[in-house]
Amino acid sequence: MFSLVKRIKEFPLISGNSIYIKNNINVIQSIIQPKQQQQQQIYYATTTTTTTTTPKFKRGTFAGKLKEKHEKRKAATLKPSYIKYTSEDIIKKKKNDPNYQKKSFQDYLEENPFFVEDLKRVRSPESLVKGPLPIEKPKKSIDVKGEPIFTDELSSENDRYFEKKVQNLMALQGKENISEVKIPLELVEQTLGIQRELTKKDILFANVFFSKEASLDTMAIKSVDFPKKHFPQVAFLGKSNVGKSTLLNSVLRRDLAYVSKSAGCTKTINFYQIWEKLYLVDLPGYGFAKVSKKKSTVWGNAISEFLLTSPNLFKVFLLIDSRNKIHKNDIEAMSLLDQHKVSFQIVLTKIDKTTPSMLRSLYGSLKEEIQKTTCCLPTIIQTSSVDSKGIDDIRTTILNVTNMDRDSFKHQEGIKMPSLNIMKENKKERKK
Ligand SMILES: Nc1nc2c(ncn2[C@@H]2O[C@H](COP(=O)(O)OP(=O)(O)OP(=O)(O)O)[C@@H](O)[C@H]2O)c(=O)[nH]1
Ligand SMILES: [Mg+2]
Repeated sequence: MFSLVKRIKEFPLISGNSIYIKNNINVIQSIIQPKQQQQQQIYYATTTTTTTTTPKFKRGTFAGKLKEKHEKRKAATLKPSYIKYTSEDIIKKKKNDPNYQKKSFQDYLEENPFFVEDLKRVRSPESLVKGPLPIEKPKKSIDVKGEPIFTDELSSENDRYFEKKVQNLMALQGKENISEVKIPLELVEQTLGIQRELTKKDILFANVFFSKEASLDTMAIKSVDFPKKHFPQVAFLGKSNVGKSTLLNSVLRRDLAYVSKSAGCTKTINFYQIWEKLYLVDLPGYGFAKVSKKKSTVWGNAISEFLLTSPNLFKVFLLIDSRNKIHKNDIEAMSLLDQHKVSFQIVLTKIDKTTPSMLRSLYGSLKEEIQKTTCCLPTIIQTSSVDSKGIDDIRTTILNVTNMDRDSFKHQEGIKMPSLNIMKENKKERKK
């Protein structure tokens, strides 16, 4: 498992991509791409940044106005969220290619930069705030005639997934001919493995996993204090007071880490072990005078050493307060992580306290910064510890990236899946 990380670090690739794909060696080979292709894909990816939640409208608006606003917004975002190309274009392109049956949809996209170019144009700033179009369940059942278009028995899982979704869209859009179906951008992102849909099972598994035994294992001030156990690590980084410790507590569904209203609460590098399988690492915030004033970089030496050289660090979540602008320290952090080929992802916190306009401007500047990097996953996760928004995304991302997938725990005692109803009841109890 750890050799995989080494490989990721050795290659200047989009290491973030590996997190949503099962970490087998084929996939790793497929994401090791020539530099030029990589740039293309990154550009594509960063311009299609998706959000996981839709900001709420302000309270106190009249219901009618609210509806009107919602409709307007829907109209504004529906159009740009669709790719100009219909599935017919894809079919044509595939069929013109003598080897088309052997190619996956992903190969196809990678070989067709024009497609990527178009993707760049279709995403407007409004749609960035709105987030991806949900792929709803079809209202009527679909009767797809003839042979599947893209896939056969030997097709990759991604292609079969894509075909199934296109069929659902046929029903939703009322099209009988598969070639008239418009394909939402989000589906392409998912097919590329940039963003996977969370299944109920994934969420359940993550809930069970993070309900297991967890404790503060090590508090480190210097690198000699770092734990010797080689569990995979996922770290929470960001300015003081953005909500790193709070997010960690939300993920673990209990108050393990100290949280405070004033900045500079966490002063040591805290390693929390979960079920003796992985570490979540809560870091002191940067931008807080006592911690970082005298240091040459945004963070202290021990933090640098941990973030930039730890062989077991699988991913860093870089937290940004969604009410603030991106800070120069955040930019410096992004650049440092990128230089050292550390896979990281932006997480917006306190989404319950922000407004769509604040988000829009933050997304604008984040998009620019993400574009400059190669190791930042383009998908931005929006979270709120108050109403648990985005916590499932964080949990499943952690499990994916550290290879703690459901299949590996199938036969393990104590990981029986509770029914959905039990989970709901637990949630209610926690709220009380
Ligand atoms: N409304 C709201 N408040 C939050 C959220 N997350 C954190 N907070 C509050 O933000 C404050 C700071 O949270 P911490 O988790 O201590 O922040 P931190 O990033 O760990 O700070 P340092 O340890 O100083 O670096 C606390 O008062 C939290 O209650 C959130 O999602 N929504
Ligand atoms: Mg803290």
